[in-house]
Amino acid sequence: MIFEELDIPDVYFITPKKIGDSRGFFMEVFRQETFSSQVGDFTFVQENCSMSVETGTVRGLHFQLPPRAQGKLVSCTQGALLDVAVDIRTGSPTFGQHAARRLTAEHGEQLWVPPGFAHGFCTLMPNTVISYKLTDYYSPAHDRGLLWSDPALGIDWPVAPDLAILSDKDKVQPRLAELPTAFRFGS
Ligand SMILES: Cc1cn([C@H]2C[C@H](O)[C@@H](COP(=O)(O)OP(=O)(O)O[C@H]3O[C@H](C)C(=O)[C@H](O)[C@H]3O)O2)c(=O)[nH]c1=O
Repeated sequence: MIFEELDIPDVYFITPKKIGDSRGFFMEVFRQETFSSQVGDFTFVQENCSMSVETGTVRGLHFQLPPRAQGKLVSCTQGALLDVAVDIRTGSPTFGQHAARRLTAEHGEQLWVPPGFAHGFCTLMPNTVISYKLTDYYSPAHDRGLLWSDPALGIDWPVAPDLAILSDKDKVQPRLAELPTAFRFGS
């Protein structure tokens, strides 16, 4: 398993070892001791998955406010997607910057999105399934969003804003400049 810390410190791109044989392949997807030593001592308490039928479906950018902020260990278990993490920690040297990586079911790559980041993705194939472990439980009262297509984020999405498939709430999320100061870097 290879851990690569990205240009935004604290965000990791993780590539599991894929062992092929005549039956197919085997991967160790997660090992707590390795994750704790490479990334940090996080505990996962919930796991989500969602399936999106159409290519060009965008879900996000979402986050939960403190004290219910969530770290997310994201993978793609069917199809392929572009996964994006945006640093929204006030005082962070990389505030407003993002990391984006292609995750595929074929290679099982993962993105670690720390607490204090907004997370979203765009599907690259039909019937794409995302699966992600979370370090805190879902709390609707703390669930917030950031406009995925905010030009200030400079994200090179693989779908045009007028063609993306979105939930109603994701069509009207606030822009980065409108976000309340919720996360403090280093906290
Ligand atoms: C997130 C979540 C949602 N729900 C319910 C709430 C709604 O009735 C339904 C769909 O929720 P939502 O439209 O927020 O789902 P997504 O648009 O896929 O959002 C998720 O996808 C982006 C990429 C994320 O990073 C977040 O984890 C999460 O917000 O599932 C739950 O019951 N539990 C949960 O943990």
